[in-house]
Amino acid sequence: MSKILLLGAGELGKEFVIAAQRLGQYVIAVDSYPNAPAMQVAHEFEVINMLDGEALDALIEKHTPDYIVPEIEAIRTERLYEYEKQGYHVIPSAKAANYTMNRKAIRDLAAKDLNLKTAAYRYATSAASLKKAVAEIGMPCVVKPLMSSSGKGQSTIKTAADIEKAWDYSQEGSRGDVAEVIVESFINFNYEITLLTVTQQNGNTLFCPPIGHRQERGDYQESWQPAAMSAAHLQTAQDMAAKVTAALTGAGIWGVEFFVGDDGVYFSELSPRPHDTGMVTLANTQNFNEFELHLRAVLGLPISEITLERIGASAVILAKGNSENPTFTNIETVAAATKSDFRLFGKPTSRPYRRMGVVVTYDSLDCSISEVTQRAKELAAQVEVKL
Ligand SMILES: Nc1ncnc2c1ncn2[C@@H]1O[C@H](COP(=O)(O)OP(=O)(O)OP(=O)(O)O)[C@@H](O)[C@H]1O
Ligand SMILES: NCC(=O)N[C@@H]1O[C@H](COP(=O)([O-])[O-])[C@@H](O)[C@H]1O
Ligand SMILES: [Mg+2]
Repeated sequence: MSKILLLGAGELGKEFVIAAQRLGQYVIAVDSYPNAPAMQVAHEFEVINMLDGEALDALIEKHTPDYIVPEIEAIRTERLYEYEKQGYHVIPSAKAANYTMNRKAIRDLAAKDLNLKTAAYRYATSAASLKKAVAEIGMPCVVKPLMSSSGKGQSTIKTAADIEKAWDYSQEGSRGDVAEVIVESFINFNYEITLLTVTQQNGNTLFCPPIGHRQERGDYQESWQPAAMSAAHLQTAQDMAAKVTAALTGAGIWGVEFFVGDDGVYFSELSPRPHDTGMVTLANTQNFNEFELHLRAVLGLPISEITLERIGASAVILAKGNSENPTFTNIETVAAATKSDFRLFGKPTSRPYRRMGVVVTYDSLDCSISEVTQRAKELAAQVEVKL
């Protein structure tokens, strides 16, 4: 049995722990607040601020884990290099966690070092330098804090009047200690995908069928698998995913995000861990879901193939406001629906737009993906998070 230290204990971590429990592994789940979803199913839990390097050091020393598995981005990732030097196994690697924690590191690696096609971009450190960057990139453009996720602090600038607001909003949504933003040209894409990519210790890299998704406020609303796309675009995306994951090194699952426009495939960003849009695999669309794939890759258990078993979709259940004791109404309707399932994450509190659960739907391979997606969306819309 291996000891896994899971840094981040949200809904993605919870499913990862469940997969680990099924294979008899020992998990310690860590987050900044007690009773986080993954803590509810782990052997042990710890509550610390993972941006605090000393607190992180103390945790590693206390537990001496076989695997350190980051589940969120907001971690003092510089310390992970040190743990690797000491012989700890960081998933997928200290470099991967460190580069993807900061949009600047991963974007420069992808666009400059690896020559991947990305949106044009600049960086800015103040409202004044943002103005200059916007002038160079042109409008519309998208502003994001260098350190943020799930669309926090992200906005689109359409006119000069938006610039000041975009700066202020980015500073409210930024985590960590870097007051810098990336400004990207707005890609008028036809669709966007997540390409779940599995790198393995045996060197055999596998790809899941592409996942389509729709975002609002920079956060995913529905996802579906497979996403319809041309073989040529899929090949381009797979080549880019192979390059960027190889450069970041290590074994595990990665959620590689792409925009597909009339002028081809753009690399956007990637998660060196299961991806939220990949929750569609909880509908058993594949022989292994994304959490099982991550676990197997972490443990060095060879994965021979990833097969699509049926089509599926996921739709999020979001809270409308703040609550110290959120409950759900109308779950019976979802339960009664055929070819569907749901997860309630067990988050102890809610805030506006916090993701509290997900509905998944599925059907056989010859069925319509848009109908399956519509069904997930309609079912999720019936559930209300009571405050
Ligand atoms: N340059 C762009 N042009 C057009 N749309 C964009 C651009 N950048 C981001 N978006 C939209 O915003 C969404 C969120 O952006 P991004 O993935 O960079 O944010 P994030 O905060 O890292 O989200 P997450 O952590 O959930 O992946 C994208 O999936 C896309 O729909
Ligand atoms: N796009 C990244 C993502 O989906 N991350 C998932 O959300 C959790 C945080 O949720 P919270 O903000 O509701 O605590 C994270 O722990 C992870 O599971
Ligand atoms: Mg993203």
